[in-house]
Amino acid sequence: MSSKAYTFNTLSVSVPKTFVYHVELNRPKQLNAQTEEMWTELKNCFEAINVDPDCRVVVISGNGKMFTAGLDFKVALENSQELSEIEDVARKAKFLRATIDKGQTAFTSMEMCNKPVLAAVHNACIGAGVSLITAADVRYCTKDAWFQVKEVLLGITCDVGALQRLPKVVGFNGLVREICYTARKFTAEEASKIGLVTSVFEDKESMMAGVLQIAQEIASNSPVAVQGTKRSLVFSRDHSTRDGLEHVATMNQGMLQSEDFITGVTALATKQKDIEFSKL
Ligand SMILES: CCC/C=C/C=C/C(=O)SCCNC(=O)CCNC(=O)[C@H](O)C(C)(C)COP(=O)(O)OP(=O)(O)OC[C@H]1O[C@@H](n2cnc3c(N)ncnc32)[C@H](O)[C@@H]1OP(=O)(O)O
Repeated sequence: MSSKAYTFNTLSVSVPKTFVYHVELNRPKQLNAQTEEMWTELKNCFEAINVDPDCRVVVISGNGKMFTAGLDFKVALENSQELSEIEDVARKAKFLRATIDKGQTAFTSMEMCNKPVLAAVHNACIGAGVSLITAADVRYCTKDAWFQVKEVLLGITCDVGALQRLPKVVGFNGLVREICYTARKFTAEEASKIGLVTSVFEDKESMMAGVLQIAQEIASNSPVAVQGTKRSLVFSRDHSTRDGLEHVATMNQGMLQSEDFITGVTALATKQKDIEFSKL
């Protein structure tokens, strides 16, 4: 890992296992509340990871007491002050749009990153936190975790991803609407029942150990195939089956010429275990 590319004020990045990067939201005193700086750093971080051959899987978690308290309200208040100093409606709108775009881009960069992203949530995951985790590939949490799509309580139509992605994770059903309209808190148990999280762990320590083990398993597979699988899943979610099949066929007419295919098939034929794939 080039430490320069991964030096941030609001994030901490480490390499706990070969090919596995750990990105931590790192504003523990503010309960990992999200600022525009954090959003810009998330974008820069995931863009760097996307092209980094030493990373095949990412685990994202929160440092300190909880995963994230959502939007930093101090920053929101400062923004309101700045907004009140602008007179013209178009210029006010342009100012607000820049902030919304930053939040959207941060989480979309996780989805666009070819490396699978595993979100590990402990304690609270509020507001923009739910938007963040729905842009991840898989979500895990601790028994004490709770979730809240809180925006309506603040007079905000959530605009950084949860309304678009949450229904695609758990289904376009009445429960999603109830959660988003009421802003009620829901527990790890309910999150598991509706399919928002894949597994619930006893505590943060066992969650991190379990999630890192899953990450390691993913990292041991062909990076060509894993990254192609992510692209195909993300593309197919947003397109027709026909378009998804066309997309994967076009991708694989190139990728099946990769050495990874020969390595994988040869290992299968010769019953070879613990195969290693080259960096991509
Ligand atoms: C264009 C923008 C689009 C994005 C929109 C996004 C919207 C959202 O995310 S809506 C959700 C906003 N977040 C919240 O409403 C959560 C507010 N916080 C809380 O309810 C509580 O703090 C919480 C339940 C998370 C934890 O309670 P606890 O008693 O354990 O801790 P506290 O004493 O309340 O907080 C400890 C210190 O953290 C600071 N803090 C907490 N939340 C935020 C926050 N969202 N932003 C900034 N700072 C936060 C809190 O002020 C305390 O600091 P200090 O007083 O200096 O000790």
